[in-house]
Amino acid sequence: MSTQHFPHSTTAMARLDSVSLAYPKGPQVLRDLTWQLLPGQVVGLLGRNGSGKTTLLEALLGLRDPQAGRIELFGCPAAQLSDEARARIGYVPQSSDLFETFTPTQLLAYFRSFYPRWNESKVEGLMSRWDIPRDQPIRKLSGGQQQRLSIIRALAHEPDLLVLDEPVSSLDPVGRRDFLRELVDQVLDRGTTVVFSTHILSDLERVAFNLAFMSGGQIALQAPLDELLEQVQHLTGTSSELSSLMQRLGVTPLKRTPLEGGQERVLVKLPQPSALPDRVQASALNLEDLFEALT
Ligand SMILES: Nc1ncnc2c1ncn2[C@@H]1O[C@H](COP(=O)(O)OP(=O)(O)OP(=O)(O)O)[C@@H](O)[C@H]1O
Repeated sequence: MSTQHFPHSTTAMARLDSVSLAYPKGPQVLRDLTWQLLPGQVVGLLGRNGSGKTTLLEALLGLRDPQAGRIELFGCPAAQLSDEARARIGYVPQSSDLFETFTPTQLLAYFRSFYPRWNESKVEGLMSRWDIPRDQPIRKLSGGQQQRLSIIRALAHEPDLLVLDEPVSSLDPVGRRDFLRELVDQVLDRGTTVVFSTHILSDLERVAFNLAFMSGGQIALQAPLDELLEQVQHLTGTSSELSSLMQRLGVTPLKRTPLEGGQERVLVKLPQPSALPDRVQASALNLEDLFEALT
């Protein structure tokens, strides 16, 4: 991978430029993917099972080498990050069977030794509030308790960039709400940049996150949730009417579906509430519809 810096990368916390990645003897997962996370952004990463969310997050962290393209964190090549830069990252992997014989107390003491910054009172507060047994081997904790511990570990050193791979998949509804509150506090207090993958769409609606939809090995669309709900619409009409409308509005269809009788349905992100001709029908989408249409 080239170590050359991007000329305008200083503003992005993470930046992927034309990244392609295939597993050896496995599928092509990332295809010429370009994406960036700006400081203070909170991005929910959505995509179907196997669409490549974990692969993307691992590549972003420099844990997987792409065959093509460049990845930078804090303006430096992700594969060659300094220890100082690594200490600015918090990561909750999708599953981790490391440290199973440690107790939570031992695990936290171990990690504390690596980080110049460590918020002991936050750790203590969360350990108590989230009821995590401190002195049992981690393998004996429930899936949800292990996930909470992993979240505490990732928040403890007050990272500037927080990468969470399905952090709430094992949490009960109360646990998910607690986690989201903690996340929001972290973002409000420290301006942390956050990206997290999830399949739980209702959680996203609680906070005005940016949503990024992954499909075909790329980020098909990213925008703030309210903008998506307002501006992404299905338009139905004849192909010629729709083509001239899209040309007039300067939009490219995200998806086209031919219908009977020369009609067509297109999925578009309208520039803003746009005046539409009477013969074109517009319908808004809820988050589940958006997920289905965009992934
Ligand atoms: N280590 C690996 N070796 C080979 N193929 C892999 C490996 N890890 C993942 N894959 C494949 O890469 C594709 C993307 O997997 P990935 O785990 O990134 O998807 P995901 O979007 O995170 O899925 P999910 O929502 O189910 O967690 C899948 O087809 C998967 O089978």
